[in-house]
Amino acid sequence: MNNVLTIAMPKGRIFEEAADLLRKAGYQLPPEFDDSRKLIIEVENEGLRFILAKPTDVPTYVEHGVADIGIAGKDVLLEEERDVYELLDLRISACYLAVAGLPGTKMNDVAPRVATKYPNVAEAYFREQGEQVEIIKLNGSIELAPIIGLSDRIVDIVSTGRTMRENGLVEYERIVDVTSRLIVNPVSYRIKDNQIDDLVTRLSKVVSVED
Ligand SMILES: Nc1ncnc2c1ncn2[C@@H]1O[C@H](COP(=O)(O)OP(=O)(O)OP(=O)(O)O)[C@@H](O)[C@H]1O
Ligand SMILES: O=P(O)(O)OC[C@H]1O[C@H](OP(=O)(O)OP(=O)(O)O)[C@H](O)[C@@H]1O
Repeated sequence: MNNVLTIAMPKGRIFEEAADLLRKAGYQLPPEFDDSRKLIIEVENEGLRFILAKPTDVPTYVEHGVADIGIAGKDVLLEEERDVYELLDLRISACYLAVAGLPGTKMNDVAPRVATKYPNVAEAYFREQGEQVEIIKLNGSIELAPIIGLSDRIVDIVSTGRTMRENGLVEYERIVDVTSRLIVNPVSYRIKDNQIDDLVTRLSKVVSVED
């Protein structure tokens, strides 16, 4: 017997590309899927239920098992370190995490400050480099921090590089490449393995065709 699969979808910039991938994989998603304020959307003919979550919360829903699977950026997975399996690189929403700052500036010798939305990733990166830093957690507009004198460096997402350029910042180090991943709850993967394997197979065909 087939159970309904619950998928945690990230609202925001990943959503459109992820919905596009699912449609290319043959899933019939209704028009309301793309243009609705509903947070739970049942697609009964496909045996799917979607929950629409904030991107950083997707691994939380999956870890707790209220969603069987989810779509999350590698940046979020590195930051959150949730107990989920990563099944597939969907190769969408490509970007990378980098250290940036004002050009020609050195890190302060005493407790250099690093502003970021990714405190765990930044902490681990500078620890590996043997540098002790003070992390300042921000929730957005990270590029403001060095300009306004809040920090020496930032750790943030770069995609086109436009935000850094328009704010007069330069990249100092590239930390890690980021794409969106399909994640699964370990218990769901045991119980609903056939359904999940089917979804993974269908999505992997689309992902590899797009190479
Ligand atoms: N500029 C970008 N270009 C491409 N992908 C990006 C970019 N910024 C973020 N991403 C990827 O998309 C994911 C979701 O980003 P999005 O901006 O939609 O959510 P968010 O950062 O939680 O934003 P908000 O806090 O405004 O809701 C990130 O986790 C990352 O993997
Ligand atoms: O290299 P780019 O193409 O310019 O993209 C990078 C920008 O995109 C993200 O910000 P977002 O738009 O999510 O805004 P916020 O984090 O400031 O809310 C990221 O934090 C960078 O600021």
